[in-house]
Amino acid sequence: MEHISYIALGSNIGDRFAYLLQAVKALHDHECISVLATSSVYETDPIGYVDQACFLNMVVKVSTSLSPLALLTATMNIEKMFGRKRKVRWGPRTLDLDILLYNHENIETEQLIIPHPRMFERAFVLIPLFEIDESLIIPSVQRPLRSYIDQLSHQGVRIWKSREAVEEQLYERREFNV
Ligand SMILES: Nc1ncnc2c1ncn2[C@@H]1O[C@H](COP(=O)(O)OP(=O)(O)OP(=O)(O)O)[C@@H](O)[C@H]1O
Ligand SMILES: Nc1nc2c(c(=O)[nH]1)N=C(CO)CN2
Repeated sequence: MEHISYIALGSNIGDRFAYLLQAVKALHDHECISVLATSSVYETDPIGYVDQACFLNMVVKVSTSLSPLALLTATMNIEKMFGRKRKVRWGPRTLDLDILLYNHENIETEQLIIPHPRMFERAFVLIPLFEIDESLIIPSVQRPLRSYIDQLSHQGVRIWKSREAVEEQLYERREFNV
């Protein structure tokens, strides 16, 4: 059975865009995951731990036959593949993948919380998510995503590469075939 999930990606070390593209490719290459849509790539001021470089952030929509926990394992393996090491909480990273939503499910286990608990205060997540699906309803509260977007300061979140340019680059590299 296929499930719909949204995954947020971020990078603020090294060739940030290359890390994002490679992560999207790695997701799509997984035999149980298909990337259905990508957002634009945004350059964003760091939140939480502010003494670090700007991030590139984006969101992808995927279809998957994996369970939520198996999807978490897949995203953590992709982070590891790109050499992610955690040093500072909310600190710099080559690649970060967060599972935002999984169908309309609410999940709360030790390893996995869905919807992602910090997504609602993060413009760098909600703006690209909204770009992919303007009519999304947040399952836990049955509230439209639009109402969060309207309340949010869009400051510190700038389009860095348009959605079309991102898709073009993925096609060009023959890494993507939606
Ligand atoms: N929805 C989720 N997506 C990804 N990881 C999650 C989720 N819910 C809980 N986790 C747990 O969070 C841990 C990852 O934390 P991580 O170090 O990436 O946090 P962070 O990226 O620094 O901060 P944040 O979670 O605020 O983005 C994983 O080990 C995972 O078990
Ligand atoms: N702008 C921005 N700030 C962050 C980010 C991120 O992806 N983008 N990720 C963090 C830890 O998950 C902490 N702060």
